[in-house]
Amino acid sequence: MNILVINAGSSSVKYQLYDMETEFVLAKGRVERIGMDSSILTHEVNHQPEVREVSEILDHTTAIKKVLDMLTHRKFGVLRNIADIQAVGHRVVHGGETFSRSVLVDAQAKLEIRKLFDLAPLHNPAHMMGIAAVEENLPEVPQAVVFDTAFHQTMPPSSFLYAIPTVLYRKHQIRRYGFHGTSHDYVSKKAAEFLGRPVEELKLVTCHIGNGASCAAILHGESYDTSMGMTPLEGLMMGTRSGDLDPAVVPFTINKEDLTLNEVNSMLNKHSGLLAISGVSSDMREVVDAMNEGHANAKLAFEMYAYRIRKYIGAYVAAMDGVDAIVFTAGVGENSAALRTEVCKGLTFLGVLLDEGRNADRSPEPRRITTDDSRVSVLVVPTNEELLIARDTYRLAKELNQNI
Ligand SMILES: Nc1ncnc2c1ncn2[C@@H]1O[C@H](COP(=O)(O)OP(=O)(O)O)[C@@H](O)[C@H]1O
Ligand SMILES: CC(=O)OP(=O)(O)O
Ligand SMILES: [Mg+2]
Repeated sequence: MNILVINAGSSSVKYQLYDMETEFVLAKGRVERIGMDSSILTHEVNHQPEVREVSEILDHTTAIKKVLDMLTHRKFGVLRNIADIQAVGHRVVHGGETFSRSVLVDAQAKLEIRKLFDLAPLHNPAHMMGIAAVEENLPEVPQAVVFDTAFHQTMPPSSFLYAIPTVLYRKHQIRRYGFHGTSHDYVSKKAAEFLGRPVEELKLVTCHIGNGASCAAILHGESYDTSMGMTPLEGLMMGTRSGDLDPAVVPFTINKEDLTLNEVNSMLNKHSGLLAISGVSSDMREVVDAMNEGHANAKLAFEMYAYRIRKYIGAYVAAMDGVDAIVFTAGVGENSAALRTEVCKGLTFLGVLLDEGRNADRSPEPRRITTDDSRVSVLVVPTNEELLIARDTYRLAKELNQNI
């Protein structure tokens, strides 16, 4: 069965096509700058990128049509016909309290995702556009939705409630949800496999450090706490997001700077984090390069970024009364040995002994970066959110086929 996985953002669509019998990625790519004057489609087969500039992809329907054209292209395609796609799986960032697992798309699911627009205004409307675009281009094909929030639905109220009047939770579901759940779920199971122990016996802290970043306390295989909250703004310092701050900063800034609420919201989401502190970039590679060239604010940004991760690790070790392993994943977590060193240098009290040789290794497989006699293991486990989305979609599509 061929499954197309789609991660639709506000101005982009990322895709991967899987042959599920072998879990082989037949093709992958992305369309960027949707709705702008020069949209770009990058398509890759067998690690051979094919960049095509296509002007004027005005909406998600057209973007997905272009992706389907590419997948069936005479030269660059991997399918004879779009009918060779048997199911489509979508990443959906916010599933609220409604979805604690992946589901097939039907009228009810669409209604519920729409109800969550308020809680994820940057993400959920784009996902719905992706779903509608697939319906239009592939009307017969079953679609599934896989939620970033689902894995964190096991958090107890002591982790997910804010200490504000509970009427706000009851009336508006104002609470912490957590994100990157597909990734925390995937890497915690992979880490258990690597350690050769059942995940149900383990206490893990997983650190998904990408553009967006979050830590999670995974107690006996379930999410017990995580650093993102009602939206993906809470918690760690990120590429452009502030992470934790005193909520009083918001009204204070509005008054002092004569800004609107929307402007402050945009400042916290898009103009803060690494970008604001370094003054160089939101991209960790560029921040590290600048730091190595002696840029003082890049160094400060790098140290703050690592310090916040270390504080969350400490908090989650306390929350679980111990830890067996700490796991790094995602763009920065998998690729930046310097960041891992900076985080771990304050964890010697836990018995973390980093092996710098292992830390510098760049193997794409799960691996240990601590010494053999380190009391707590630190692992690097490459994440694969798309594969989990494809697997859930495959399972749901097979169940559907059995029922008709
Ligand atoms: N070699 C590297 N060293 C440091 N950071 C890296 C490296 N490679 C990638 N990154 C970081 O990974 C980030 C992207 O992470 P990723 O998990 O792909 O994010 P997202 O899925 O949110 O787009 C980039 O912003 C970049 O800073
Ligand atoms: C939820 C979230 O922050 O997603 P991303 O890391 O893809 O921005
Ligand atoms: Mg990501």
